[in-house]
Amino acid sequence: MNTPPPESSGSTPAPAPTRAAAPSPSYLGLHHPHHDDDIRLHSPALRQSPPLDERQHECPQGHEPPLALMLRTVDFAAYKHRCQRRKDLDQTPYINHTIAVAELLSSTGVTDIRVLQAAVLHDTVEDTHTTIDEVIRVFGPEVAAIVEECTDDTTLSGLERKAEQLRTAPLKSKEAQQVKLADKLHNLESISRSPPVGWTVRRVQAYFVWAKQVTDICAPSHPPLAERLQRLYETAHTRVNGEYFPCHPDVCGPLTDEEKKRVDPRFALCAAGDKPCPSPIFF
Ligand SMILES: Nc1nc2c(ncn2[C@@H]2O[C@H](COP(=O)(O)OP(=O)(O)O)[C@@H](OP(=O)(O)OP(=O)(O)O)[C@H]2O)c(=O)[nH]1
Repeated sequence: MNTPPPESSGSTPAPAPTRAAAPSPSYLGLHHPHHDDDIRLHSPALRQSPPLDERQHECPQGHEPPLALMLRTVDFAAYKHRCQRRKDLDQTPYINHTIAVAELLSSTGVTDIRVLQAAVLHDTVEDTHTTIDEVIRVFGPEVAAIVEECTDDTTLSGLERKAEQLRTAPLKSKEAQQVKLADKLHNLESISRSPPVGWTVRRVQAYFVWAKQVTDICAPSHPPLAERLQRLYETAHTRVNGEYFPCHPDVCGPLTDEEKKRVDPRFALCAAGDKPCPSPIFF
């Protein structure tokens, strides 16, 4: 027979055990399927399973069709990044970046769904309130491990983080290096199209030089993206007030007139002396 707990002895009945209130999504105060309390209701696979606190980090990946899993991953990341925008002139929704990173990988032959999921999730821990434990619970330890490898220590300064990325790049798994390559490629292509507002040519070039050092280390993990990056380093230019600058000052070759027309169709439509758009203009 069970002995009653000491609190319940005596005439006063012990208070009924209460479940600790789950932390509310404090950054918004809204309910969403990806709030821990609701997630079981959202996913058919999870609905069958015991509550989160009883599952102890179990996740349903093995039983979930890949397409459903991928959509659940995108939905999760879109919710987490929903208030964030990129730094470009258009203030593109942040989620566009993480979806594009996954697409760069899948369109160049990566079929490992854990890598594609990690690509979609790669900035959730670094840039939102998401924790690695949450990623483990919702998507499993393998995806979470890749996400963790792609997460910078945000207590460090920008410069320290850049040094840390260089130091740790060779130590990362092949899967994390693949995500890194696609992440950098998308950032660099974005910069060459439309750099973050306020970036000077010097800052664009500093980013390219540093990114190349990181991607050179990760290149063997996925040669198709490494080759695309190399082409970008050799050709990407940025134009400010009608003047062209190589994004990578050391490896970039001269820009031909044909390339000028290709990279900026507006330029081809201009007559001599026309200003294609108010300065500064980048592409
Ligand atoms: N190119 C580009 N980058 C944008 C944009 N919006 C946000 N970013 C993010 O800004 C960072 C690059 O700017 P930095 O100057 O190097 O970084 P910092 O502001 O955080 O110090 C990248 O993240 P990071 O974590 O610092 O570097 P990474 O590891 O993702 O490359 C990139 O993901 C955008 O519109 N274009």
